[in-house]
Amino acid sequence: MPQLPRGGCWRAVIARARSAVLFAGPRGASGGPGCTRDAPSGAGELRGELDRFGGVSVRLARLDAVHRLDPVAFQRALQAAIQKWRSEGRVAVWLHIPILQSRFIAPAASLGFCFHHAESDSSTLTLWLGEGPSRLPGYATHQVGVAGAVFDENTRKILVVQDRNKLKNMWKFPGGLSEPGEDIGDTAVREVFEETGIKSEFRSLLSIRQQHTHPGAFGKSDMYIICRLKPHSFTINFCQRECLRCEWMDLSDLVKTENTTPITSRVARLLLYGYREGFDKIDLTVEELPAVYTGLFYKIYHKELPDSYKTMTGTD
Ligand SMILES: NC(=O)C1=CN([C@@H]2O[C@H](COP(=O)(O)OP(=O)(O)OC[C@H]3O[C@@H](n4cnc5c(N)ncnc54)[C@H](O)[C@@H]3O)[C@@H](O)[C@H]2O)C=CC1
Ligand SMILES: [Mg+2]
Repeated sequence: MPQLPRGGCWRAVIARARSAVLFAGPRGASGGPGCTRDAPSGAGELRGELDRFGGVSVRLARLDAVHRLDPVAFQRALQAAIQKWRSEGRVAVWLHIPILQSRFIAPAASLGFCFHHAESDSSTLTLWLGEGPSRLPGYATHQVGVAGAVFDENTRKILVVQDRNKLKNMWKFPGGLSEPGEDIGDTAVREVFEETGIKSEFRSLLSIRQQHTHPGAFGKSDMYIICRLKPHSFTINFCQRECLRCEWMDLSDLVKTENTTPITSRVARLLLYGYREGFDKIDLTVEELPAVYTGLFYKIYHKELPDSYKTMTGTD
């Protein structure tokens, strides 16, 4: 199918929706400032929640008797609703479709909706109704992988593995993909334990690599973060499924070996520099701060900031 320009699919929709028969229910119920939610209803009167940007969210899971609704009736109702939302000046429609109601995806797509994202049990489609090209933000752009450089300062040994499923068996730091909602340091400690059996503690963040169109990231970009970890145990019990070899290697041997990846070699040199000159030269340390408005907390990583700077008033 030829690629439509970003605004192309919705311009075609306007034309179709203008000639549509109206199936929508009473008007005005979804108006009003801020976020309002209409009562769930049948597809004969498709309604949604208003968001603060002037878009409408329709959750099919909340429609009455959605399992009995047929795709043709849904398409008519959606077409009528689009016309109504357009006349009310809504800028976008977000359509949330549970996986078991996926028969509604094709009718929505024929009205100009495109996939925004999918989770394991639902998909979200969008239609831009505003002026000009869509201003809706895209979905996730990166996957996050985290490795642990577990360095024992007493012996100058570093924990390294060779992947089982790689074409070339190069030494690298154990690591893997972050889980949703998982802190970077927790991923490093978890992955190191799962792959090598070594218990460790997060000390700092050492490097961030960004690579676009990464082959293992489903067409998205890859963010690969390496953390410095301190070991709490030393007996290796490595995961046979993922690793071919695992050992404590002298840091200077890792710096010298050619049998490693460029990023591992670079971070080994960074660690050697930190070991010789002081880890404060290479460490980004972590602190938890409160988020504004939401009542949540986040982690911030940066070079050590002296306490006198953390508490200074601006007149100091
Ligand atoms: N330059 C380096 O030293 C390396 C960096 N990385 C980075 O590490 C992160 C990913 O780490 P990993 O150890 O690969 O992840 P991981 O440790 O979370 O999981 C890898 C496991 O997922 C499974 N898997 C992955 N794709 C699969 C598929 N298509 N079918 C079936 N099973 C599959 C395999 O069992 C594999 O052992 C990424 O950010 C990547 O860029 C990975 C390898 C080397
Ligand atoms: Mg791994």
